[in-house]
Amino acid sequence: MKPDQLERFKGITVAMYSCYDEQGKVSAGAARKLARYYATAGVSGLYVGGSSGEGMLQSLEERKAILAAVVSEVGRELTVIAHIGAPSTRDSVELAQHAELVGAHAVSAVPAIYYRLSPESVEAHWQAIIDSTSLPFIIYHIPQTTGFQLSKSLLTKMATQDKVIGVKISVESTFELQQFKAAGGDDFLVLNGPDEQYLAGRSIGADGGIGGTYGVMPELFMKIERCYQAGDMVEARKWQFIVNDVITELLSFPSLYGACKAILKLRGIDSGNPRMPLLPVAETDWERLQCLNERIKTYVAQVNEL
Ligand SMILES: CC(=O)N[C@H](C=O)[C@@H](O)[C@H](O)[C@H](O)CO
Ligand SMILES: CC(=O)C(=O)O
Repeated sequence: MKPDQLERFKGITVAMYSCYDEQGKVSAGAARKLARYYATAGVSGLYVGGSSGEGMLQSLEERKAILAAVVSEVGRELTVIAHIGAPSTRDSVELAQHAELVGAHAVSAVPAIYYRLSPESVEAHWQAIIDSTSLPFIIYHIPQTTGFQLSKSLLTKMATQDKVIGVKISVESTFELQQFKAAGGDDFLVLNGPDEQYLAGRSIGADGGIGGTYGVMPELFMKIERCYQAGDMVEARKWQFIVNDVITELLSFPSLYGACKAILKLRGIDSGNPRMPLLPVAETDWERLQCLNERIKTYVAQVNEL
């Protein structure tokens, strides 16, 4: 892909949360509202149906409905990346073809989950997805949940294809991130996964980031990015540390996504509870959550003032 076409995948891409109604059914209306909230905040893109989006906990029809709603709401303003990874290649291909049909800008997939797969299997799985559409493809490397260790040699091989434009790497080793960037080359995107290390990832070669906690504080991640681009590392670090305090608190709830979705609910963006086995916020935790939301709001106000 030409370098100027890669630009739209850089910057702050919010890994969107799941969107359900009160009965726990997928809600296109809630998806539109949440997507609009992020477009208004001014992020670069949305990553739909990934870990944060609970794609793995939904049926194919539900995943399609959410993606279609998001693309029709914000697809002309934001870059929409569809995570179409599923346990089977067949389902992943079906979702990828649907993503192309509704107008997503790229597809992305983890290795097929549950089975311990050989590199040959994962390669064939990804290849079938890549060949099934004309969309760009972004590898999703998250070994702590998939169990699959992506080698530099498989990454390098995949990256030679024009359609394979990048990798989202959720490994906490920034060294591995740097090695992937070196292997992929200048025109291959490396997108930072661990939100706690956004600045570290950027500093060592990431072109941008896709994250699950961006969704409750996109303004703060955009601030870090602006500081980084301006070369103000002291200020960038200050905001990364603030963000990390918030993330530490978010991770102290029984489910990160339950906490994030509850924070948005406090702001009037109701996307329902996460789906079991992910837990909602317990009654007894709401006060703590409210305090956290207030803290985030104070930080956002500070960023907006500057
Ligand atoms: C393991 C995992 O889910 N990583 C996410 C994405 O890569 C991150 O966005 C984390 O949710 C975030 O960094 C909080 O630890
Ligand atoms: C966390 C993340 O990037 C995802 O939802 O896949």
